Amino acid sequence: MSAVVEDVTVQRGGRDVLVGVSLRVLPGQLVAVTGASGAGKSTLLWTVAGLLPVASGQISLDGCAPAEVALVPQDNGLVPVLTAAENVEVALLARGLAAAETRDRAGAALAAVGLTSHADQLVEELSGGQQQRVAVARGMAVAPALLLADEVTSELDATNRQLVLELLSAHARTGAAVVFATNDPEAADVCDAELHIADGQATLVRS
Ligand SMILES: Nc1ncnc2c1ncn2[C@@H]1O[C@H](COP(=O)(O)OP(=O)(O)OP(=O)(O)O)[C@@H](O)[C@H]1O
Repeated sequence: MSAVVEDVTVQRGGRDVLVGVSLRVLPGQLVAVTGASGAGKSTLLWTVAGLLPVASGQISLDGCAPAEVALVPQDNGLVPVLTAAENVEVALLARGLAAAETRDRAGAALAAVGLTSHADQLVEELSGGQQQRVAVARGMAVAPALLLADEVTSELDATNRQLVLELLSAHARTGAAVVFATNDPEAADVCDAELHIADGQATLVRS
């Protein structure tokens, strides 16, 4: 699927945060969204996910059902009193998978982020970086056609950052559209294209 953002303006707290932003993410493409803190990266991802309204402009997800979109939020969005595996399984159960399959897929997703030995640990007992990797595992496990990953490498060491970037790239290569908000120029460099947001305006600096 492709995600098309056309001339979108988004208001928060009574002011324009994004003004006339356009972006096209094709199947198989990994696009970075960069910009300083407060520039509007999360706002763009939440808007594409349908969680914030547009004041003007439009977003089309090319026939993609809401269940095919996954947002990995900046604050990870995990349930702290569930285990890592349970957090992933809940997302799969919510998408209608059978219980046995959810266990297998959750196990595979946690293995992909190097957390097999922490699968049965409560999320509240995991480090910030481990929690971030559980959130990535949960987002990837549902095999979304559109993956919106918000600052999902910000708390990772170099090795795990590389691992997660490779997972995002690999997911795009399956034909998914992947949008990755990041403050990290090196992480943005590995993406296929980069949309930079400043003063509410977005510019495609690399495509
Ligand atoms: N719930 C809210 N109500 C009102 N304004 C908000 C709200 N959330 C964010 N904003 C404002 O929207 C603007 C963009 O915020 P956003 O979180 O999208 O930025 P960001 O680029 O993701 O920042 P960061 O890199 O710090 O996560 C900021 O000026 C922020 O103050």
